[in-house]
Amino acid sequence: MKTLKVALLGCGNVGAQVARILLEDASELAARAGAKLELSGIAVRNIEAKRDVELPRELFTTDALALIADADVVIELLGGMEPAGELISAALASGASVVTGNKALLAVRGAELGALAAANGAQLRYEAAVAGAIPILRPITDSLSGDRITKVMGIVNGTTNFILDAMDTTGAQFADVLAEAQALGYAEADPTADVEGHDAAAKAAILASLAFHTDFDLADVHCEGISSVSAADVAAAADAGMVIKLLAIAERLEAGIAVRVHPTLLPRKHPLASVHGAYNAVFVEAENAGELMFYGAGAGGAPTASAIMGDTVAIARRLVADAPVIASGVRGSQPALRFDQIATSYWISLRVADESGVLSRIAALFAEHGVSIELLRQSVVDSADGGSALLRIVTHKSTEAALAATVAAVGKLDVVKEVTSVLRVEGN
Ligand SMILES: NC(=O)c1ccc[n+]([C@@H]2O[C@H](COP(=O)([O-])OP(=O)(O)OC[C@H]3O[C@@H](n4cnc5c(N)ncnc54)[C@H](O)[C@@H]3O)[C@@H](O)[C@H]2O)c1
Ligand SMILES: N[C@@H](CCO)C(=O)O
Ligand code: NA
Repeated sequence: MKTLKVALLGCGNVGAQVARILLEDASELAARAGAKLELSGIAVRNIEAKRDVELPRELFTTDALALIADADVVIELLGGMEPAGELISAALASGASVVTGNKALLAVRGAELGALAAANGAQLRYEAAVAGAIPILRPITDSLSGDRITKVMGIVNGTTNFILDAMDTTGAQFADVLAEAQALGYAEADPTADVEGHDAAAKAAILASLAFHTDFDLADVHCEGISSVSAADVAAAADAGMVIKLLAIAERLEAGIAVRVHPTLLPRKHPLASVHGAYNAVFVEAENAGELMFYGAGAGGAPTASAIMGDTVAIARRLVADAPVIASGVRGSQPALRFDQIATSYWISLRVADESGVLSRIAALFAEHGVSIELLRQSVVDSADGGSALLRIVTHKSTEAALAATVAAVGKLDVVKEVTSVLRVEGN
């Protein structure tokens, strides 16, 4: 199997997680990529600095250019315009492919770097740059390449969504919530790029370029932040059944493409209105597909590293002739569980005789089968029926086998008139 040398530039929040995944999951990544992904080195400013992840010291270097010169794939996670731009250019010029999450750089120099990649037969991928872990750029460029996108509308900045959501739920003022977000580590010490919409505008330029097959840069994006949104605005929106979200919007109008970022009123029933906290989501409208929504973590070390790794595997698969056609495994390599081995939580409804000792007999049967009860509620007493009580039991996770045996045993009790329903519960 071919080995590809992967050079990592930067070992901060995201870089440290990328290094960890490359080392921990090496054999699985090789199987998916069709090539070994060898972490050839990590360029840092200070080799002795303390990091989130313990990594072999010999991987570290302060000579990024030497590392790049020897690499097949370069992962840039320094952030900022320089030296990131210069190092990415050097990598692409040498024919190495590049993965980056650097939206600030791409929103200004994306077209130029894309052209440099094309001229050198290199790939430039940047799924992490927009909405972190959420796969959105590849769905737009690959999955929807046979359709015509008409509008992209996203919550692409977690900090501002956290602030607006907290204002909506608590009624607090912007400045108070910002201070809280900073204390919790959601907002940066200098929150300007997030709060004034600049981060979202960079992502809007990238989304618009890919969705509409045209190069847009930051200067094409109208940008307003959320610092002037007041508690009164949020309350008035709530009164009208609306919520205020900072949206990045790119849409095809008759005369051209409009790209903008601003606080926007959304009806509460819109799917984007249900995106809470620091989560991100992107809503896409396409002529044939209709409406689609992509939702998940827009930031964080490991989530963002997931997107970086996906791009790295995608690059490797195009670099090796014998890459697997689909990135899935071999049948039998993971056991397929029988249904009775699955553990889940259940909601069981019973109609029982309304007399003393019934609850304890039923509870004893659950205990005997090792099924733990989370909630038991006697909801309705039906006197027309000789005294029936309706019981609702919600269980902790247990196996289908244990549940089936419990329900069978409970159903046989003389005091149980009927097992009305057994439903499985997810997401509680
Ligand atoms: N953190 C996230 O959730 C997130 C999400 C999406 C995209 N991104 C992007 O990923 C990139 C990295 O983000 P991060 O959160 O890991 O940032 P970070 O600040 O935690 O890490 C960057 C690291 O690069 C180092 N560095 C800077 N200049 C350097 C140089 N010249 N030589 C060597 N090392 C240098 C810094 O010391 C730091 O350790 C940025 O472009 C960011 O926009 C981050
Ligand atoms: N500052 C960004 C990080 C991810 O780009 C946010 O709040 O979403
Ligand atoms: Na993404």
